[in-house]
Amino acid sequence: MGTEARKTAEGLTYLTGFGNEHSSEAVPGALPEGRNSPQRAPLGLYAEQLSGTAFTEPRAHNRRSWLYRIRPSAAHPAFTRIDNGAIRTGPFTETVPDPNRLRWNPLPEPAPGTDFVGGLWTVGGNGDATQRTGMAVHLYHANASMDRVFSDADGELLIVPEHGGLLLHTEFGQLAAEPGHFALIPRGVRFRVTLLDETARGYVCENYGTHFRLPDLGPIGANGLANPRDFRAPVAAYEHVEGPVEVVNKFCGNLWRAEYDHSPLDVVAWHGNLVPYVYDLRRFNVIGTISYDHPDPSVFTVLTSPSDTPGLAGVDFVVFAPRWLVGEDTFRPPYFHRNVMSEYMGLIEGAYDAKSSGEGGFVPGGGSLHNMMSAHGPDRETFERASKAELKPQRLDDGLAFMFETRWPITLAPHAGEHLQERYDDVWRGLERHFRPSHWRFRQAP
Ligand SMILES: O=C(O)Cc1cc(O)ccc1O
Ligand SMILES: [Fe+2]
Repeated sequence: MGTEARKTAEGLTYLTGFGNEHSSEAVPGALPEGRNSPQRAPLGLYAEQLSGTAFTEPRAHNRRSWLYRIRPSAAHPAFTRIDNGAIRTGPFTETVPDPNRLRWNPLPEPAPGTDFVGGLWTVGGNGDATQRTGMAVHLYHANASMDRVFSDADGELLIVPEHGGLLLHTEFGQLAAEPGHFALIPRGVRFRVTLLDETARGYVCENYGTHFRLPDLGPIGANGLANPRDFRAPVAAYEHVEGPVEVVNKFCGNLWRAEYDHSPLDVVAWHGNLVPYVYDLRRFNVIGTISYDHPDPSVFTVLTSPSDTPGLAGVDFVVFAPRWLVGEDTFRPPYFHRNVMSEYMGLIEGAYDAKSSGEGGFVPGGGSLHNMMSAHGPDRETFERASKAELKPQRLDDGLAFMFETRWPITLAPHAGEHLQERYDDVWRGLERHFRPSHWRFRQAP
């Protein structure tokens, strides 16, 4: 599968930079000069603005693009409801929020003919898509390319492939996302997914809140973490398809379809700062201790979606990328902790340094949820090994894990009890008591 598509993916060119004012035309002269909406747009195209923020939001956060297309997006018939499959949306009210530590095995093989949208399986989420706050965690497992087009009015989609490459045909042009990359599709942008391998599996954070942005760097300085120049946006590329095209629209939690008489991926030129993009997580500049103690994982933030409280993210996207561990007199893996934030973790490849990765462990394609205040940290084996290890400089390069960390608890979708590991709590069983003070009788609380 996908030989032609893989050639295309390998030959793609990109525009670089995060949040830039990009412009691109697939046909010379398609972009109007000096204005956005001339009386007649060049080449008989229709001019259309796509807003990602309210018109009046501060300039530093304002996102919009102008699209010059064969037909305006308005030219479509009515949408009608279709089955939501295994997709759920906030508010999540079908289960009660669960304080237990939870861990899942990877999704099983999908039924033949399952495309990216059909393969979406919601784990859970929070907030309310109609209020534009909160997020959802989805998995996908697909074995067919889409011959329909999808858009999500409820949130931007941060797609993290774990197995199999994706070629994303978007209104703005084409992007390739392989395992180790992530792709971001802005709210409402239409796209179609071609598989580059037999099957494709991965994770999605659907962000109902404010756009993901680069975190402030504070004392780190002007450079570091995810560097803006490593974000890649597509160049304009359009398809000119006349004939029935199914377009699926996720709107306030439900899927709706309409049969267009043309492809909506018909943008010949565009300019603006609201764009889809891809980023290679291996480019992440990892900051960590060069003296002692394990830093909080906020230093591994790739992107953040701020909430209305400064410093308190609706959702952060955090990566645990290859790095050196050199901390002196330090317990080097993640410490035991209870976090006011809720943590969903996934594994893209290899192993994670706090957990065993064998069968029934934390494995690629699996996931874990440690909701707010749930006690977690290294499993017993990791604790025993790391608290006795000889502390010489150690390269951690056999894994790529990530976390969606959110200020609100994640409530599960009704089907998310499937594929759960039953005895996850046992990873912390048998952590022995080592505290044996000789005078304990005199110090004990009454
Ligand atoms: O729970 C986890 O593994 C994620 C995590 C990693 C880390 O290095 C510190 C805190 C934390 O929550
Ligand atoms: Fe944690």
